[in-house]
Order: sequence, then C-alpha cells, then structure tokens
Amino acid sequence: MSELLRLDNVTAGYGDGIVLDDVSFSLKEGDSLALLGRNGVGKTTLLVTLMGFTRLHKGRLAWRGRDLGGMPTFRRAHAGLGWVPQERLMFPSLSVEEHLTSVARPGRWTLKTVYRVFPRLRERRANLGNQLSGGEQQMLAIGRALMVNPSLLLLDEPMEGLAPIIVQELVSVIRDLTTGTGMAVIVVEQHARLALALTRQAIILDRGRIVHRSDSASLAHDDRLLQRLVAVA
Ligand SMILES: Nc1ncnc2c1ncn2[C@@H]1O[C@H](COP(=O)(O)OP(=O)(O)OP(=O)(O)O)[C@@H](O)[C@H]1O
Repeated sequence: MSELLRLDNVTAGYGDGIVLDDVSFSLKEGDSLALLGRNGVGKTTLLVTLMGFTRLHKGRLAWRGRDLGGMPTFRRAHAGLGWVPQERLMFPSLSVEEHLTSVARPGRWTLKTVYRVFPRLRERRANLGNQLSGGEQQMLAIGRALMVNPSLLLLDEPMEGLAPIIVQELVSVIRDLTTGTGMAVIVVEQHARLALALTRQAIILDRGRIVHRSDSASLAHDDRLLQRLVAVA
C-alpha cells in the first residue's frame, strides 16, 4: 500500500491561537485510523486542518506526496478528501437527492450505490434536509461524502446523538466501508471502543499533541490507558 496522507510536525489552529502542536503521522491507501482523546483536545481541529479550515503555523501536510498546505478546500475535496462534519451541515432547502447529486464526482459511488447502502435515503429522497431525523441526516452526510468518491473519508463523531439501533446500522455500514473498498478512513469518536473496533490503527491526542499511537486492537485491550487518556466508562 502506498502512502496517501502524511503530516510532518503540523502545528495549526485558529488565527494566532495554536491547537495542534507538532503532530506527525501517516496513512496508507485503504488504511483506517481512530482519532481519540477527551473533549477539546483537537480531534475536530485535526480533521478541519486536513480540509483547510485552520491556519497552518508550522509543518507540512502531504497528499500522495503533494503539498496540501495552501490548497483551497474545494480542491482538497476534488483531490479525494471526503469530510463528514460533526454538525452534518444539511441545507434546509435541498432535498435528499439534491444533496447527493450536487456534489457527485465520477467513480464507484453513485446515487444507486449510495441508495443501496442507505435504503432509507432512497425512501426519503424527496424530503428536505430539515425534514430528516438525526440518523437520516447522518446517513445523508455520509452518503454525500461518498458521492465525491473520496480516497479518504473523514468521519467526525458519526454516532453522536443517535439511537442505539441507528448506531448499529451505521457501524455495519462503516465497517463495510473500511474493509475492502480501498478507501482510507479516519474516525473521530467519543465511543472509543466502537472506533477501535472499526479501525486498524489508533492515535490519542491530548492538548493538541499525540500522546499514544498503536494498533487499534491492542489499545482496545488497554483499559487503563483508555481510562486515563480517553475517559472511557
Ligand atoms: N472555530 C474555532 N475558533 C477558535 N477556537 C476553536 C474553534 N474550534 C475549536 N476551537 C478550540 O480548539 C480546541 C480544540 O477543539 P476541537 O473541537 O478540535 O476538540 P475535539 O477534541 O474535537 O473536542 P470535542 O470532542 O469536544 O469535539 C478547543 O480549545 C476549542 O475551544
């Protein structure tokens, strides 16, 4: 597997404020990473830094060896970064189908394949963004990111606020996405054990710095570390 994404000593934040401090890691094509840590440690900031919404103070972001720094967000999406934001960001005046088709780029993910993964979106295809339940909005947010046909999917707390039955449904979809589609995935998730079960490797952030990295399976067995750095119940 060749390298997809590489961060070298990335220090980034909002304006002059620094949130991420000297963060380095790399991800190969098709690989999966859980990004864990307590509230406010910089997990979302790392994802939005990849999408180009923060100020890069120091370091380098590379995508398939090309410098990402300074590249506008829409070009990052075209290059293959698919972002599912924590807030889901639905448009109240667009239908489900319009949300999906408005961002479509050629590839294996089409209306047909997204509807196959999320049959509920097909049933709701004429509904407007503000007429959907939380679970349906999350499915639409993931479906919309897939329509871009990304090489890397960034999932920011995809299970947040969802009923257990919907969480189960999404877990099975995300598991299918992380195994065998060739797409790489980074999952930020408060439910650390869920994220670890879905990924191959894991990173824990604390106050903007990487304080632990390992494979997900061994971290899932380290209760003490998880309690100390992720506050797992
Ligand atoms: N738009 C913003 N402008 C300024 N500071 C911000 C902004 N967004 C987040 N921050 C600050 O950056 C720090 C890291 O926040 P971030 O949302 O990245 O953490 P997180 O680990 O994703 O936490 P959570 O699990 O609560 O979402 C926090 O101190 C937060 O207040």
